[in-house]
Amino acid sequence: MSDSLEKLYKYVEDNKQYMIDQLREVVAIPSVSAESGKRSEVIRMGHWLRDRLEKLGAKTKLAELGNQEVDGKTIPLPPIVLGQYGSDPNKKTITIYGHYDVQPAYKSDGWDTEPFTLVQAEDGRLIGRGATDDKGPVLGWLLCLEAHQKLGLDVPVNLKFCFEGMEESGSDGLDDLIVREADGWLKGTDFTCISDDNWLGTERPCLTYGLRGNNYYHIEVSGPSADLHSGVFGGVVHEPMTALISVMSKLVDTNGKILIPGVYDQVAKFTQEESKHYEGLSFKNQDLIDDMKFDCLIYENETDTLKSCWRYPSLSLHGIEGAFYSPGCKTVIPSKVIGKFSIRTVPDMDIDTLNKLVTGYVEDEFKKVGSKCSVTVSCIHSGRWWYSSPNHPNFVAGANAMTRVFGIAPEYKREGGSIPITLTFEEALKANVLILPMGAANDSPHSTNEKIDQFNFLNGIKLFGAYWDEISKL
Ligand SMILES: C[C@H](N)C(=O)N[C@@H](Cc1c[nH]cn1)C(=O)O
Ligand SMILES: [Zn+2]
Ligand SMILES: [Zn+2]
Repeated sequence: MSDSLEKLYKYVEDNKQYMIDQLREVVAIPSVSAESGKRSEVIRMGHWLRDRLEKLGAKTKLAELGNQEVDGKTIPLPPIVLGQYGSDPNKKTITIYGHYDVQPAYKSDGWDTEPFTLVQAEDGRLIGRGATDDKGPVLGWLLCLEAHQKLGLDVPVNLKFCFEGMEESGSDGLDDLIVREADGWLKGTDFTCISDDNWLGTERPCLTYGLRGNNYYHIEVSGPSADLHSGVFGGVVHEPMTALISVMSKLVDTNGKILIPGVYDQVAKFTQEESKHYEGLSFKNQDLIDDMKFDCLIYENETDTLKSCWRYPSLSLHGIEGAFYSPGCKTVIPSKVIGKFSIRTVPDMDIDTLNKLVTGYVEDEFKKVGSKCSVTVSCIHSGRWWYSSPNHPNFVAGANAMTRVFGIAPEYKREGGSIPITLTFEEALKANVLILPMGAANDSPHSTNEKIDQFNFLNGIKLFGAYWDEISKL
């Protein structure tokens, strides 16, 4: 192992409590992009990162994106935090992307502890919203840079940072900014790296070479001008929610098959070559069952579960705005309801084609219901799928770095989730993107009791240093 990396590894071990306390500080900022009332916290988090980058001697810029209309209110979009450290023409340049917003979290959702107070559990879990998605990884890059500085080590690459605050809510404004900055702030990027992802299991590190996209839809069904008394109007009127539920029940069957005609026609055929990618993986169905503490898996064998998650589309129903969901027994007929669902997309699905299929189908199914209420279908946001080759030198550098830190070569996976901006980076910067996951499979991102293991967090920081070193040797 090189002398510099040995020093870095020792520094991380010697300073682990400091690094965990830094994670505590960022988890404590409830930067939830989906809740308009928390927008100032998202912005505070963006400023925290900008200040931190400046303290590390990076050049920074806050790219302001204007405003957003939410529930009739105009609120500012959080800025994209751009940073640049080093501009040595003899060094390779890596653009690092991450997001500083998080999913909503309330103790009442079922968390065992306060979601925005980091808990350092005896078993090594660091529990808190954003610990793994994506504050741990974002902070990890900065702590790696700081470690180099404290140790007086040369940073062997030039670094550019691009941190957004709207990833969990559609990445508003980011596509345009990357295209705009491709010849500006992000110019000269040789490689891009994203760590906003998790391993396939809990023991073996992995690299990710594919992501699903996501199209998010609303079906709005409107009826009378105000909610109605079900004793007076029940059986007398066409109810908006009855029509909506009828249509929503026709989108997907209970085994996950999408019922919208034409959707599967766009999906790339499964090849013999591809089948090799499913061999020898550490994944077990039982891991998911243990994670969920419940067995509701559709498929009996591992390959079918992974294929369904990685290379086929899925449609999930998320909720109904305007529906009564509190405890107790309110007897109202809601006057307007909005059904929410999303479709995870895969190669070779096309967003516009999918939107046409969805809209046409929902409108046809609504007609069949024969309701006098009205319906509007809209695609609220869409993010593209991404599929790459794990043989690119950027991936080889990532694999070598993982082998150096963990003593075992990584496995290769695709991801059922989405990082909508990945393909834009690849296209606009004309540079390969590596997804270098930090957290373990059972971290519960987006769920209750989200955590990152101390092992993954600290070794992730070492991994970032080893990756810079590997890139510098290309
Ligand atoms: C994989 C990544 N950590 C993630 O959780 N991405 C989100 C992004 C998203 C997509 N649509 C809305 N948000 C996800 O996959 O849900
Ligand atoms: Zn994320
Ligand atoms: Zn997320």
